[in-house]
Amino acid sequence: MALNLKHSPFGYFRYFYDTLGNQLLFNIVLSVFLGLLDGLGLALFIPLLQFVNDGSNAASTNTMGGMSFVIHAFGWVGLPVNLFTVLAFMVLVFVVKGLVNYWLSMEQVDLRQRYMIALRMKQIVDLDNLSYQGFLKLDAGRIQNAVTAEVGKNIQAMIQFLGTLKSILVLIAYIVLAFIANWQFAFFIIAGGALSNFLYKQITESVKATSIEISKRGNLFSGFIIQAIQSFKYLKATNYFLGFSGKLKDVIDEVVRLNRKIGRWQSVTASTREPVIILIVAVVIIVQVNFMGSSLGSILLSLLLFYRALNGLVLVQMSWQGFMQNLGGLQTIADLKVLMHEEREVQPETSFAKFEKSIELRNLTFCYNSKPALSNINMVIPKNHTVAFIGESGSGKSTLANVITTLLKTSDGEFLVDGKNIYDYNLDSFRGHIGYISQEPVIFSDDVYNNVTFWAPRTPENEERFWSVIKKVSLVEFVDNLEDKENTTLGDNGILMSGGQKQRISIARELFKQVDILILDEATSALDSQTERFIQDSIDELQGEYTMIVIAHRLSTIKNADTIYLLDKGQLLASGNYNELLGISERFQKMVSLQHV
Ligand SMILES: Nc1ncnc2c1ncn2[C@@H]1O[C@H](COP(=O)(O)OP(=O)(O)OP(=O)(O)O)[C@@H](O)[C@H]1O
Repeated sequence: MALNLKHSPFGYFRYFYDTLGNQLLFNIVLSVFLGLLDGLGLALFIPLLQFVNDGSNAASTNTMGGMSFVIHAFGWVGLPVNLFTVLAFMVLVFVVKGLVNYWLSMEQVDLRQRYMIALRMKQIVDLDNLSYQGFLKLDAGRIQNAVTAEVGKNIQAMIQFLGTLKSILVLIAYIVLAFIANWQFAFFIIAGGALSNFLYKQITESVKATSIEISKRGNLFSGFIIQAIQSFKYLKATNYFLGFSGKLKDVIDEVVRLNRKIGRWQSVTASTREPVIILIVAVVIIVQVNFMGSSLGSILLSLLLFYRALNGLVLVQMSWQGFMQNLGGLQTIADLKVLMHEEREVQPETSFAKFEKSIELRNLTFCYNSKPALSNINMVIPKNHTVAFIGESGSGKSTLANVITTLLKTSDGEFLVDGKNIYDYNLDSFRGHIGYISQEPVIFSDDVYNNVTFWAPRTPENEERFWSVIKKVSLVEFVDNLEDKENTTLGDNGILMSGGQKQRISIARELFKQVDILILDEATSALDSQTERFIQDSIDELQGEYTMIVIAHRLSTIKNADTIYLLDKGQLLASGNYNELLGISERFQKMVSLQHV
């Protein structure tokens, strides 16, 4: 797909062609053929009118202008030109046209589906490739709007663009035939059409600008609504919701106003088009017949073709305006695509196979927007050791954990796993060895089994593994008491669970994944002390089995860690086990006495 959307008809064509390829060209060929068939069928009306007028059975060709070759063709294949043969040929032409039309419509249905799939798949791939650092820079509302509402607009834009293209090609076919029939008439009509088009250009520009404005408001609206949903409890409890709904209402009012504006312009276009066109035609016929001595027959044929062409022109303008109306969607998705492309994670091919010895950080520095959040960090975490990061809020604990998961890339220094630079490996394959448990448990709207196994097939081995991890996190009784056992739905539309139960489901998922490294980022801090103790016991049992990195504010949680790292303003202040640290760090002693551990 072209990365940048260029605002020109060719730019739009290129944008769609990159997705649809030669099927788009084939569509164009069919459209041209359709126009030619239609023009040919119409040309046969003239000899028919003559038959009716003369009552004769033989048609003269002089009233058809350049289109007389259609009648001559009867002679070339040895057919007499009479009412029967002309009518039969006309029926044949329109039957073929009907078939081509059907073919074209089916092709377009197929194109739409292919476009939608390509668009959706591309967005999924872009999201998958998006780096975490890039995600932090992007606005969640904007992403959500682009992958939901704007996709619909984008598809509409594609349909309207195809419609415009088809109408233009059919229009060209008619115009060529009209020129063949009577070129002077054709010339004047074209000039008149161009003049009227100039008048409507301003309207199209206004619709285009308004459409882009509407999409921007859509992003804003999605951003607000996501925040309102995410912070629903808080907003409700504090009666702040009212303030938020005021903001939403303002955006809605603005969108309504802009949509009205577009509607008004469209009504003006729709209602003035026809009278303007008829006026142009009438003027041209009077001039030609009275002052240029043209034959009315060829003007009539040219007019017939032009009548169709002008109808086509109306269709072109209508579908083009429809395209412009949805252009905002095209632009939003194209812009996001560019941003996502810039923020994508480029990863080497080499897969990380097995974690064997240690994780080592050497003089590691990490900056957010060139402001250091971690400076000169040195540490070695041997396999199956448990380490803890402690320190005041903002000291850099989560940032350090995010660097170890490779979600954030070091700005300076080295990050070695088993003595090798981790960035030489495919980072996704390394992340496959990591289990991450945060303060907010991740629960999907699906049953217990799928939540824990992440939709693993229900084979006897997987079921056995499922129950073994459920046992490890002490959830057997909980699952057994559910109405549908492991098939009970959790999450948004499922049963309500306590924070502790949710957290244990999250831990079970990581254990089922068979990871090597478990990162627990404030995993128990949202829980009451009794539940925390309970989960802490489960975690303690895992000690020695996994390489564990624990971030905690409560020091009781990390008492048994092999090494505790005390961070302060992004620097490593001290390290050692609990008792060692008590002996060497005044800051740690203070923290311990404050928490009465
Ligand atoms: N996305 C971000 N962009 C810019 N600065 C950030 C970002 N995330 C964190 N920081 C800054 O980096 C520093 C370290 O933050 P970090 O979240 O790692 O601290 P922490 O020790 O985990 O804090 P807490 O205990 O409150 O979770 C802080 O000064 C913070 O303001």
